[in-house]
Amino acid sequence: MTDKTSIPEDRIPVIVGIGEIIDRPKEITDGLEPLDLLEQALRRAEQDAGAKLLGEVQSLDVVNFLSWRYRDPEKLLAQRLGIAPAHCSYGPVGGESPIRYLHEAAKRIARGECTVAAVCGAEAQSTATKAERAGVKLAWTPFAHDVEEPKRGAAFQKPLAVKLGVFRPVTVYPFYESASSAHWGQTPREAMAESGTLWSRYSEAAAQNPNAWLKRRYAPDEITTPTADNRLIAWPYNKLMVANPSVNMGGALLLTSLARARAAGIAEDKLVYPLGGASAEEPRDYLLRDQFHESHPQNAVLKAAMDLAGGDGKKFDAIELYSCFPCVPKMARRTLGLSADVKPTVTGGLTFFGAPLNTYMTHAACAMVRRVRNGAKLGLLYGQGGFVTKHHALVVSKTPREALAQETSVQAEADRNKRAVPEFATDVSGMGKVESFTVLYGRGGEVEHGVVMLRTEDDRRTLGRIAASDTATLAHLLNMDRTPVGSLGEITMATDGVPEWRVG
Ligand SMILES: CC(=O)SCCNC(=O)CCNC(=O)[C@H](O)C(C)(C)COP(=O)(O)OP(=O)(O)OC[C@H]1O[C@@H](n2cnc3c(N)ncnc32)[C@H](O)[C@@H]1OP(=O)(O)O
Repeated sequence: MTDKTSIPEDRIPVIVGIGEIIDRPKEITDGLEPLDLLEQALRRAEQDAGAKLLGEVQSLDVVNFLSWRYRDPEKLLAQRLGIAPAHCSYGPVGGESPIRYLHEAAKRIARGECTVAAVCGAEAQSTATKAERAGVKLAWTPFAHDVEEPKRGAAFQKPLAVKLGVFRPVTVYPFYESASSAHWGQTPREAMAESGTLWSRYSEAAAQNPNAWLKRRYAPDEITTPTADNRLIAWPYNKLMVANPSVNMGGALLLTSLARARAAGIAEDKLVYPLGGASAEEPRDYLLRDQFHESHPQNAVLKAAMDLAGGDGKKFDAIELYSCFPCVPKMARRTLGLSADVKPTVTGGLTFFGAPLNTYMTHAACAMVRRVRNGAKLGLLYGQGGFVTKHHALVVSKTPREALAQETSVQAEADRNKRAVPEFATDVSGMGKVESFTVLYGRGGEVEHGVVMLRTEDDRRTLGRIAASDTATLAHLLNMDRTPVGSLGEITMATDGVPEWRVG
């Protein structure tokens, strides 16, 4: 480790301020709009830093938000703050993006391009949904109907995936859940138990976080048992196993150089140092993946983060593993070499803390800063976006090291590990072997239909439907003691042009 004095202090980036706001209005019409939440979070971050830095922000990144639409929200925010940052950006959709922005802001400071940077994000989905359901008009900045809706993962999927309903995160992640647990030799019951225990641990952290939406511990059984309030969504997920976007929150972080922080008189024990990180991604069409039991970019990114911890994941004494769905931290903790008793979060997770869409990791970074200020030495922030698509990790520390690396993509490493991708076929017949599967449920808990991802006899990939009336095949898929992954059945083309699959 290099002595920190060997790097000029004006090139050492530090996180100096964090701000969060959670909005639970009594009346829907009192709900704050995202722009208000952004501004308040930033003002709180400045207050937390204890130095007047907002006016000096030269790099402003606003995380994409989906609950309301503005034309150029980053410019509206800058206007409200009375600043004109040289770098003023509103990013594309992606749950990893707050980590990417923090990392890029730190790099900008390390290059000497700016001295003060801000990263912020906000959502007001709870208020927006409640207002829409109640037909109430909100006195917010008028919705920018003339601005195009940002492209989400669903826009990049194959027509057959869309037709079968497996084009949203909540119905695609189950493919990773079932394939990974089968690969690890778990029965579905064991896999479910691991998810319940892990998720319960996320809820424990949320219970301790004053900014969480659901502030109580949920027992593993409570999470994994379907009830009227915890309805089945897409097998194996109940509502309490998936991200909760119905929240109103804002979060912000302020970064500066060590030199500026010292000049501003910010206390040393407030300073948290980004040490480095890594990024990589998959194609957005998830059916172009080689397999579903691991993610090569996730592995590459986490291994690079581990390298910053001397090659040992156990060196991190504070960890945030992205948690839109259980398979993400389940795969991540294995790559990090951590056992099932891992403490996967400092925040509370996207179910219990809440999932303000792309900006959960802004809050995770705030929680991580608190944790490091309170004594943790080495923290890992791992964010993910899309359908296990985009990955970014950032390592933070109580003490600085050598100059921040500028080239941090590990895409080549991720791509090197990728095996052949099977051709995708839509007109298929013969026997099909299950690569993974899910079952989709309606609001009342009734099965809508099942979906299997299959390999054909000539090793092409396809998707097959299981009709709700095919109870034998559904029972085969939902057997808790034996995974259906790897099992064979017959594919026939239904009259609507969709492949159907029947076990046996
Ligand atoms: C890379 C990535 O991050 S991918 C992740 C992207 N995000 C997702 O996929 C989100 C997945 N989750 C969802 O879509 C939703 O949670 C759903 C559809 C499962 C349920 O949402 P809704 O149908 O609106 O919920 P419903 O109408 O039943 O109930 C709303 C209430 O439940 C709460 N709620 C909604 N979802 C959840 C959840 N997953 N866990 C706990 N509580 C929830 C809401 O806060 C709301 O509470 P309130 O009445 O106290 O305000």
